[in-house]
Amino acid sequence: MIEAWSVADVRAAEHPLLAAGDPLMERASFALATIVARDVARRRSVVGPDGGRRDGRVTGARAVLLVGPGNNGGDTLFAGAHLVRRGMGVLAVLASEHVHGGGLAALRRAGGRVVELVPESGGEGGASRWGDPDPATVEDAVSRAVGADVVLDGLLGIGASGALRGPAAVLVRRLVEVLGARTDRDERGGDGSVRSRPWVVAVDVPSGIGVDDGTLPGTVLRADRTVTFGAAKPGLLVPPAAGAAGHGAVVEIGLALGADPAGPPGPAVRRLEARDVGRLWTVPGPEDQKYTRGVLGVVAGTPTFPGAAVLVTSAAVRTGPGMVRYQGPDDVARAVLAARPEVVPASGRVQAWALGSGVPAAAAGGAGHDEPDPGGQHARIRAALADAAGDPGGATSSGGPVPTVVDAGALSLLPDRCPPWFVLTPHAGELATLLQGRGEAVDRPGVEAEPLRWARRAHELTGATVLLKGSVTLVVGPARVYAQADAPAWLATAGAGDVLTGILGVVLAGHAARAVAEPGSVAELAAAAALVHGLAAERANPGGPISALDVAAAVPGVVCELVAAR
Ligand SMILES: NC(=O)C1=CN([C@@H]2O[C@H](COP(=O)(O)OP(=O)(O)OC[C@H]3O[C@@H](n4cnc5c(N)ncnc54)[C@H](OP(=O)(O)O)[C@@H]3O)[C@@H](O)[C@H]2O)[C@@H](O)CC1
Ligand SMILES: [K+]
Repeated sequence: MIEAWSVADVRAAEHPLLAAGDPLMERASFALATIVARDVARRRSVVGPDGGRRDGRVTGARAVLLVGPGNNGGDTLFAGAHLVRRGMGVLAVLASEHVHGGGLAALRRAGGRVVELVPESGGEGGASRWGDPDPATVEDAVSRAVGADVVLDGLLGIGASGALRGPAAVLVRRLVEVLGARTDRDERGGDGSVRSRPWVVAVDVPSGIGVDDGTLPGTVLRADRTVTFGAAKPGLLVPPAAGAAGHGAVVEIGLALGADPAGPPGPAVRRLEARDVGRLWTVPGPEDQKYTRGVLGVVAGTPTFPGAAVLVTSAAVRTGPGMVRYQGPDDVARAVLAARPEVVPASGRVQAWALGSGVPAAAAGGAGHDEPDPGGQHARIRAALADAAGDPGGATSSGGPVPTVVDAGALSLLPDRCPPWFVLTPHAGELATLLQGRGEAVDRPGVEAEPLRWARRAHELTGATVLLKGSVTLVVGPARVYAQADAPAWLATAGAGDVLTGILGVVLAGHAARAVAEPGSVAELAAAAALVHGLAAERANPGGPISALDVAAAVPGVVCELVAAR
């Protein structure tokens, strides 16, 4: 599992170490330089006499450091000094009036060069306040950076507030403009090494991201790699900022995060990895039979949208429940049975529900409003929701309370307050509609700009666990946030969400009692389902187009691997 800690928690953990004179910056900058050198060597890899590729030489490679006012710039300058000692040509571009004095002195001692960023018209006789003969305009700095092998973004770290300001902001905007027009494919050297585009390494975080909330308040230089110190930060996992972080590397510097019982209750954001999920899977034993293994009840699809019912039930059957029951109009049930004869088209006890996929939303006005009910599905969903919440007046006798996936049209049928074992699975547009219905002034772009904030808000307002679908899927439940980035971009295809509904429904059915008794566990189960969904998409056709049904078909193989590895 990757654990991301808030800025306040990281600062609190570093405090006693700094007070005891622990050389945190030395550790951080040495590790940063080691990773940068390794990346540069790989990037300059060449074809050897045997035809295989081998790491290239670090000596002679060029690094440009973008240096801001704080300790983030200090880390970068000290790392620059290490890189000089490894034989690299290092140029620091100072983008602030003040920079870390010790770091600057170390870089100079090692033989690194330093220029100070000045306005285009600046220079003022060619002398800068750092006593270096070379002031550099933004265009100078950009052309040095673009021509380098590696750029270290050390403008701002966890001390950032808001969008980058001043000369650093101008520099980054211009650099992003110029680099945006280039790709690795533009040009390779005769030996096969990449020449045209520098490798960008963000120091601790890409400068100017919302470190705690994952927002992008201004232009940010997109990194190929982020080397982060002590622990990951929420903004490295949460979109949209997570998209600027590239490959991650967490450098251990001795912070005792999570060790203090009086300290913070846990990381701000978590990300499950494949090895975490196998242990969550309910594996049947010899004493199990279909009713003990978990029965999932599905209300999905309408005569107009029967495909969703087929997709939810297909994915559910493939995920390994004891049984899947389907409730819906006869012609939809026939389509479901034609695809999956294992499905039982009758009501009865269930351990979890999957509701609403392929069912249109009820007209505004909510439950009880006199809208036409497509195929009677709204009535079935309302009954199941009441049953799942544990309402004794519920019209079905399926054995609630039980955990429930609330998707698509079912989101419009929710009561004002839900139990945390309801997992709402909106995409950004559906979340905006749900929030608007509860008095929040936010639209889809607003949700996309601050998905963590709005998923949290939806959790607060409804009480339910919220799984916000996207290229990074966020899950917010009681005291837990997960950010899963397992799915290939190819998964953005019609029906993919229905498949997730089926997988998640079965995961919940396998842990029904725990989900109700320990609401904090629901978010983890939902994150696990998102991970399996993403891995199944990757397995369905690595690197190429995938259909939703192909994803469902790939689930058994993924589950098998996860369980075998536990
Ligand atoms: N945690 C750890 O254990 C370790 C942490 N380490 C390192 O320390 C880093 C944190 O250092 P830091 O506290 O000095 O903050 P950092 O981000 O460098 O800059 C703050 C400065 O930027 C300014 N500023 C703020 N916003 C701005 C904006 N939008 N645009 C422009 N300027 C802005 C702000 O000005 P102010 O807001 O105060 O006016 C202030 O001057 C951390 O990320 C990691 O790299 C490691 O050394 C090892 C151990
Ligand atoms: K940075």
